[in-house]
Amino acid sequence: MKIPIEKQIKQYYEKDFSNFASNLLIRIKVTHIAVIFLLIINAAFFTSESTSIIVQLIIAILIGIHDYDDNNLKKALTKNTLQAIKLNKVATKDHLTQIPNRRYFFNMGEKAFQLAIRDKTECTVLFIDLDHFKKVNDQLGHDVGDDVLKMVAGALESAIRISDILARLGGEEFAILLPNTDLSGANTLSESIRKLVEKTPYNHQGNEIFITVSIGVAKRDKSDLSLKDTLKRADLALYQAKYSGRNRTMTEAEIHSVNKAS
Ligand SMILES: Nc1nc2c(ncn2[C@@H]2O[C@H](COP(=O)(O)OP(=O)(O)OP(=O)(O)O)[C@@H](O)[C@H]2O)c(=O)[nH]1
Repeated sequence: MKIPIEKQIKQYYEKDFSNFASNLLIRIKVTHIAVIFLLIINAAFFTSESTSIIVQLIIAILIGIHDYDDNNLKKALTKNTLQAIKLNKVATKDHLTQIPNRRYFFNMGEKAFQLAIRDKTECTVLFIDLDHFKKVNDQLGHDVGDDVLKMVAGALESAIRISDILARLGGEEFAILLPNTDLSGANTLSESIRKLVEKTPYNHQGNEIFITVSIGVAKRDKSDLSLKDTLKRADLALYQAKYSGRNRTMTEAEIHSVNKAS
């Protein structure tokens, strides 16, 4: 019987918990005490943002020195813990495009989303769908379709910031969560992605195949309780983008103005 991957990871952690805990204890050395000390000082005395950044930089350097002294972080981790990390990576990566998958999006994305609610910061979602992708499959074959998906995933990856959360949700659908980004910023990124895909042809046996994407954009609303709520509105905006002719970005604000006008 095949054990689901998440169960395997859980089992690894349960089986190896004592090992994992002792590794953690080994790593509590003088530098960590210094880090904790600095953290307390940081929290107790410094309120200005610049001071906080400086203290955090010092902490990062100390942690870096500590890990360097350890020679290799991997040495501090057991074989099983490393295997668990590897399994976790497999479980959160899309096998075809090698970008994060749906599970990762809803896991990490939800965390970022809840953080945005707590900090009352803006956060937006892009829902991206390839246009007429069925034709690519039907006319050129599934393997070419797969290559096109990889190419688009690469383009999306190249366009975003490290703090953005990109994933292939399934089929020819992708999503990106943009923390600390308002609707206008998300619209700008969306358009640059759309144009990048549009002007990057896929080379098939010497012939250039041009692909386009439609993108729906929505921002976190005060009433949204989870990422799924915002994503749902991005999906509605995407539907409008398709309906209005494809190869375009549609923000939820534009849908409202379209609805009002009609
Ligand atoms: N090659 C390949 N095709 C896939 C994969 N996943 C889904 N598809 C195909 O994606 C196509 C999606 O077709 P539709 O949902 O009709 O969408 P579309 O043709 O892009 O049309 P619009 O979205 O309306 O522009 C189907 O032909 C699926 O078989 C995959 O992993 N690889």
